[in-house]
Amino acid sequence: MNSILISPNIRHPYGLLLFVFLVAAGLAGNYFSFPVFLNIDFLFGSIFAMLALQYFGLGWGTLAAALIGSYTYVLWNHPYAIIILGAEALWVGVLMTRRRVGMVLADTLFWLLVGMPLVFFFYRLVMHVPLSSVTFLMTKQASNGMANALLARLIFTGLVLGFRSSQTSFREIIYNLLTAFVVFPGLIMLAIGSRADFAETDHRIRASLLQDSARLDHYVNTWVINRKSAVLKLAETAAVKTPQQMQAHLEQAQKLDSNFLRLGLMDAQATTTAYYPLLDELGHSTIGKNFADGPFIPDLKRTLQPMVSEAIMDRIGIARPMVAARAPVLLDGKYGGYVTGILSLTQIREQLDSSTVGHAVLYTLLDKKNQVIMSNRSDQTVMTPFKRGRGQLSQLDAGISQWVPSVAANTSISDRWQESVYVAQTAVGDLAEWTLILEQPVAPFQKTLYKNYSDKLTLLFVILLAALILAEVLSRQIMGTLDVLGALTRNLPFRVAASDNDIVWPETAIKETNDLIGNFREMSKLLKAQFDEIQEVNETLEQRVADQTAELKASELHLQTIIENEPDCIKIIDAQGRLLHMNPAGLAMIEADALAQVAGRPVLDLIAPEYRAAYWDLHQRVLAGARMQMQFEVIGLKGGRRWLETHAVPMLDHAETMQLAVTHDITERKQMEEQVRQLAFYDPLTLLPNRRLLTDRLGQAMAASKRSACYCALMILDLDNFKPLNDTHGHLLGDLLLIEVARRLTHCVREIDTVGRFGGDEFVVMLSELSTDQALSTAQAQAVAEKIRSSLSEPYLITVHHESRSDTLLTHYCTASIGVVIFMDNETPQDDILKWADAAMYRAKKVGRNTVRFYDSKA
Ligand SMILES: Nc1nc2c(ncn2[C@@H]2O[C@H](COP(=O)(O)OP(=O)(O)OP(=O)(O)O)[C@@H](O)[C@H]2O)c(=O)[nH]1
Repeated sequence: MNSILISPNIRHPYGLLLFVFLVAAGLAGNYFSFPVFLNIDFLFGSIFAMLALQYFGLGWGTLAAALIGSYTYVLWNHPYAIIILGAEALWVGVLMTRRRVGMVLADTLFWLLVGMPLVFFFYRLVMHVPLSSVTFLMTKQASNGMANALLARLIFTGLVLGFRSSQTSFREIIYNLLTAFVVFPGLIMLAIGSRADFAETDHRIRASLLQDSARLDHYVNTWVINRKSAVLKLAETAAVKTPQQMQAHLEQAQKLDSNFLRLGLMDAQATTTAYYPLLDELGHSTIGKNFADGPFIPDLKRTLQPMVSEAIMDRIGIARPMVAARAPVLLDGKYGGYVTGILSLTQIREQLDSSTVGHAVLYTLLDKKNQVIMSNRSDQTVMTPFKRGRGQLSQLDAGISQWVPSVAANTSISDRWQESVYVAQTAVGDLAEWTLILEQPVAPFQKTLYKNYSDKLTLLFVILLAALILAEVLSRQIMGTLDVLGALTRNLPFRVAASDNDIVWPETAIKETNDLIGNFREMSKLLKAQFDEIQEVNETLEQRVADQTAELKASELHLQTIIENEPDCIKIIDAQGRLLHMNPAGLAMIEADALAQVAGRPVLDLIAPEYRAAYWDLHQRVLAGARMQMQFEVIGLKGGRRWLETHAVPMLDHAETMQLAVTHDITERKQMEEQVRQLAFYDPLTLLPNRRLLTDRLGQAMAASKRSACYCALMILDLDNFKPLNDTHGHLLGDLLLIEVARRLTHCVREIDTVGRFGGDEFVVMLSELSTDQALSTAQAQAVAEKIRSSLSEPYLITVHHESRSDTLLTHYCTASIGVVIFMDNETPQDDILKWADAAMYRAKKVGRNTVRFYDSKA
């Protein structure tokens, strides 16, 4: 079987509830059984045990079976059903899960190999049930169990197919259906038939018993009446005959009726006057014996009617029950003695024996005191009260009752029924007031019925096995090829791809399967062709990919070489701002020897603090997709500062955006620019602002003075008699003096003031933000000018270098003429201010040099 469907579902939310339900249903299934006959029932509990097995698996299934089996413990007082049902669930579960055998086959095997031997063991060896009953019980329980398993499987697979939650095998469906078509009709017919048979047997037993009873009643009654008439006739004769004459009558009467053992005539005093035989068994004379103590005599005298005595044991000869028929002798209508006939009951016994011998009927004849007169029951003693033992007698219908003996608690039902008897009890014997009990034991009928149904069930069992074999053959025929086809077509594409069309396709006589195989064959051919084609394309593609990979590798190598040798820095920075890659040129810029020194470090660490915020902004914009450019300074690992210009673009790598930057070292350019700036605005000798810068600063000072309303001052200084120094000691010495002048000037003024050189020996000093008061400002300017004049007039110590001899120290005296102009706001043109200062300076020259003169517009 391919599909077994046995799963542990107990942890399912409603698993436990379902389990309890199945156990309860199983118990109910045993309770509401289907009676077949003689209290033999078909039980349905194991259907639910098998459902539990399939739904909950081996352990829970076995537990459910044992619980369901416990009901029969209550029912029959023995635990065998628990054992058998539990073993059935265990066996079936193991075969289903470990050997993948279908449930019905597994259950059939169980009953053949385990179940029936177990029934035999328990019922025959432990409970000593008769073999015929055991055979019947074995076949009944096996059929019952298998039918239940089949029903459970049909219900389960029906539910599975209905829910479409899983699959079940076609082979098992064939198995189950074939089996079901054999088992269920067979069992139903058997059950119906058996009940009819039982009813008929029951009817036959009762009818036969009633018939026997009527016939024997009649016989016994007639027998008693005949004997009574014979004695009455002798008593009438005795009334008119002498005892001697009666002796002959008695002898003749005895000869005519062998039932009479003895016949006698008693006189009114109960003394024998005539008797046959004359001698008893001991040889004593029977004449003259007195029976006046007979308890029946008062009755005879009172009723004057013939009577039959109670049974008594024969006092003469062999002790056997006998009765006496008595009739009074009437002399003139009065009691004058009696005739007694001692009757042997042998004829009645023979009649009862012969009437009952054929069908094992038990008879018992009781006297009016319910003492056993005769019986063919071995458990009854003559002349003792009739006793049946403990049991229950229930009336069935007119004249028939049933006796069921009380038996030990664990006696099987079949045993109870075997012990039971049908009873017909009637009053017989006329005057004798006897009771005839006829009893028909059920056992022989039960045996016949059991034999009959054992045979039928065995036949059903054999048919079932034949059906299973047929199912196996059929499903092999149909499904075998499909199974092979299933195995062959498993991973068919791979097989086709791996082999060179060497799949051996099965052949079958079934057309549909053959068509299917043909289709698969065609499909595999087509697949093979397509695989070959794909293979070819693949190979071409692989070659192309290999070529392109080689090309790519070469191109990557080129790129690598370019990057490695690129004089600019090429670097990659991840989204978090960490340096991932940098080429050697870049590493040199940050004074690193190897990438390992900086890889993974935040790039901001390398950037000069004042540029970090701007650089981070650039990084974020680049990540957002912008192409950016920026100039900034880095601080190398060894502390060196460099100016860099970076061009950054976003780069997508494995869904992460990063920054790819090409960075150029612009340190030299920046230095050049600085130099140019110096040249444009500063005097190269003294490094003081030149005329252009000074003019610019003058403009700024004028604007500021307008805002602050403070006065400014502009001084123009020209060195006195500078030319001779040049002429005497050369320009180089003159230059040194000019540098010293510049230094002294710078020292004389505040930070905010400007000192510049206009060229030659002419310097400019601009004082800003003096005071809002003109006089005060003039005084301040005067003081600064004086300070400058005084500072410049200090001697200059100049080291003179000689080529041929050692340096000499030259002391030079030099003064300056200073022209000062005070101004405020920017209404006055710059040129005028300069002109006025120049004019003032000339006036200072004119008045003798080394002096300070303020511009005077009137002068
Ligand atoms: N060493 C040197 N000399 C310069 C430089 N520029 C101008 N000179 C000289 O400075 C001198 C300026 O001379 P003047 O100002 O005309 O003459 P002076 O000797 O200072 O006389 P007074 O100004 O009238 O007192 C000239 O001899 C120039 O050649 C310079 O950059 N270096």
